[in-house]
Amino acid sequence: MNVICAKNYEDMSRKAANIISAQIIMKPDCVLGLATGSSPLSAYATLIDWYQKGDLDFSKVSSVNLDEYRGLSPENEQSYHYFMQKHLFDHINIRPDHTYIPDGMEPDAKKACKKHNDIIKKLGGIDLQLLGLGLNGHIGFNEPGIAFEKETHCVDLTESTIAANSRFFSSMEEVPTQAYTMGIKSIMMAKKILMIVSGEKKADIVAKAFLGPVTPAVPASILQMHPDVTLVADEAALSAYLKQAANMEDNL
Ligand SMILES: N[C@@H]1[C@@H](O)[C@H](O)[C@@H](COP(=O)(O)O)O[C@@H]1O
Repeated sequence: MNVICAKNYEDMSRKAANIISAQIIMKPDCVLGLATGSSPLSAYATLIDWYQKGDLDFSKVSSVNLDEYRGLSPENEQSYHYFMQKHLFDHINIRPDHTYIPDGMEPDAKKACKKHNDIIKKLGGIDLQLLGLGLNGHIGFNEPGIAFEKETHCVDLTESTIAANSRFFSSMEEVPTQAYTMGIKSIMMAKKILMIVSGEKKADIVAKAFLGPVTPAVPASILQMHPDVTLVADEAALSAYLKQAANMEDNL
């Protein structure tokens, strides 16, 4: 695993945008796995800036998103469809029919998940999957306890995730309790993984995920088994990881 320490959120975002850009330049028809949340916001803004300056071309790129709330329509401002349009797709030349997000409005969970799995397969898999990290170690919406062998599936969100994501809604009650998410198996099948993390409140979970045991209790810990993972995190998010890694070396 490649661990890159960034100075702060902005520096992390620029570094992540550089890695995503390199993927697009090296393979213009690549398949990007995209994420939502606060973590990728500035990386997306940087990609938009480079596109507007003529440095990037998304015309052959396809994208698949990790997850979507069950029951939210693309017009709902809290949906991940809306997020992606607003923060990336509306500002770049990616083809609308080349962007895929699980269909939150499909009431038949099996159908919605199969459709997303089939799309990923039809595209030939994901070249670079971008990931944020949930406070409880979730990736996508794969909450603690999840089976590692799942592809896209429907999940019940934990109270801690509902509470963490309620900051985007007017009240806790408005946060959907379920989501469709790519599973750990789908994520692990991506050729490359780029995780971005910032802020002190994620320091403990970063250390647990990347230095602790690989366990479904910390879904992100499975990334230790992936052959091509890059973690770009700022100093605050890496503080516990670096301390623990140094202690482990001293004890050798
Ligand atoms: N489903 C998303 C995840 O994909 C995201 O990585 C996580 C962290 O979000 P943030 O980047 O806002 O901390 O939150 C949500 O639950």
